[in-house]
Amino acid sequence: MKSFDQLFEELLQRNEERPVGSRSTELLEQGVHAIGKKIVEEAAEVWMAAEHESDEQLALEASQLIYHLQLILISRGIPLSKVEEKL
Ligand SMILES: N=c1c2ncn([C@@H]3O[C@H](COP(=O)(O)OP(=O)(O)OP(=O)(O)O)[C@@H](O)[C@H]3O)c2ncn1[C@@H]1O[C@H](COP(=O)(O)O)[C@@H](O)[C@H]1O
Repeated sequence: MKSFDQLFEELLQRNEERPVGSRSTELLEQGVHAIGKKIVEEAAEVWMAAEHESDEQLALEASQLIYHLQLILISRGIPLSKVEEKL
């Protein structure tokens, strides 16, 4: 289990270190276009889970959307504080 902020920190580290075998390394190397496509896919899965699936499945899909959202921010070099300014 980890918090939103802890995941962001971990992904920043993946971006710096680019370890082999990391899903985040793979996506960061593919770039914004590939990550953006995953966001659209995960957003649709969140919607479908909210309409038709269990609370557990919805939570899982939401975590995957959050993961990809964080990754696209990192790929563009946008700090979390910049998003928090808009909340
Ligand atoms: N939170 C996540 C996370 N959520 C989702 N995913 C990835 O997103 C995929 C979910 O998308 P899909 O269901 O579409 O799976 P898929 O069909 O295999 O995806 P595609 O290959 O088709 O794109 C999962 O299989 C993971 O690969 C994640 N990958 C990593 N993390 C966390 O990110 C951190 C760094 O992970 P690594 O970069 O892998 O070391 C760790 O804390 C991980 O727990």
